Amino acid sequence: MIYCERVHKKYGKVRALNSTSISCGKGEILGLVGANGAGKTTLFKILLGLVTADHGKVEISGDGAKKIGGIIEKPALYPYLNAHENLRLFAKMQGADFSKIAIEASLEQVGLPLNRTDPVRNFSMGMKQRLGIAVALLNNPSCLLLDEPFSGLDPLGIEALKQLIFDLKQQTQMSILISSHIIDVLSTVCTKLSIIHNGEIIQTGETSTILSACTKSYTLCGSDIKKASFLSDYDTVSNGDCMTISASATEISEIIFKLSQQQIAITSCRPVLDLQQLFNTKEK
Ligand SMILES: Nc1ncnc2c1ncn2[C@@H]1O[C@H](COP(=O)(O)OP(=O)(O)OP(=O)(O)O)[C@@H](O)[C@H]1O
Repeated sequence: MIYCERVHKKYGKVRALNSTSISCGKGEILGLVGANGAGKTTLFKILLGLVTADHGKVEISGDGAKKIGGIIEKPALYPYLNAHENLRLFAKMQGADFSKIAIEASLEQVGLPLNRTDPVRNFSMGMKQRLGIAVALLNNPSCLLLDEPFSGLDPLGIEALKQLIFDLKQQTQMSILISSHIIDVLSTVCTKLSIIHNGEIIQTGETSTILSACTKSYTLCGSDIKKASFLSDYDTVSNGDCMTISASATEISEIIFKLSQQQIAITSCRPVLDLQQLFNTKEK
């Protein structure tokens, strides 16, 4: 379990964290969402013991051989060593098993090929992220921290990493905390979200509850969508084959049903998030 309560941190006059509290239980994936400078990395550094909080309570617990592993900002790897050599070196530093079989099992766990023997500097960003996760998983931690793990990945890389995170959760029941400023990606991976703004957690809850509270419109796409005359009853904005419709979740379900009755196919339906509302930055 990852738990922190009323954690404060200042760098000189800059207040990075202000009474920040989060909780991520066993088998849970918690997303920490915040804009640039919100305090995500500072919180991760405190959880990993790399930075000391000014005050507040931090608890990391579980049955793993080590309590916590993680990646901060980007995976710290030795670029001139290959994947096997990187894992062997990090394992040795942590006093973990570094037999050939254990190294290969680590590579397989994160979906990396066993036959790449060239230096890690040649690896794609997605492969480096996977190897970084393999390093973080050495010694079977109870908790895993991933700071912006999706940045720099293409859509296929994002899907593959999401699947890896799901698999880890299923196989190990570890507590996983992921930070990002891209809520779209986090919303499909995380069971719960905590929204951080200026070092303060301003909302925590089930992902679907948080997202539905700040969704006031949806974008529907389909080549025939403009033929649906009943949509003129709603506030809409058209863009090519897509139409953004101001509607609630219930209304949008009814709209999709009506479209299907009229044989109008929809190729996608995306919620449009009101980010100002999400980050609580609307003028009151
Ligand atoms: N070592 C440091 N010295 C001084 N100020 C710092 C230091 N590290 C972070 N800060 C400041 O603390 C605040 C929080 O930074 P932090 O890196 O935790 O935010 P973040 O949410 O991770 O941002 P980003 O998404 O841009 O990585 C920012 O105002 C940042 O400038």
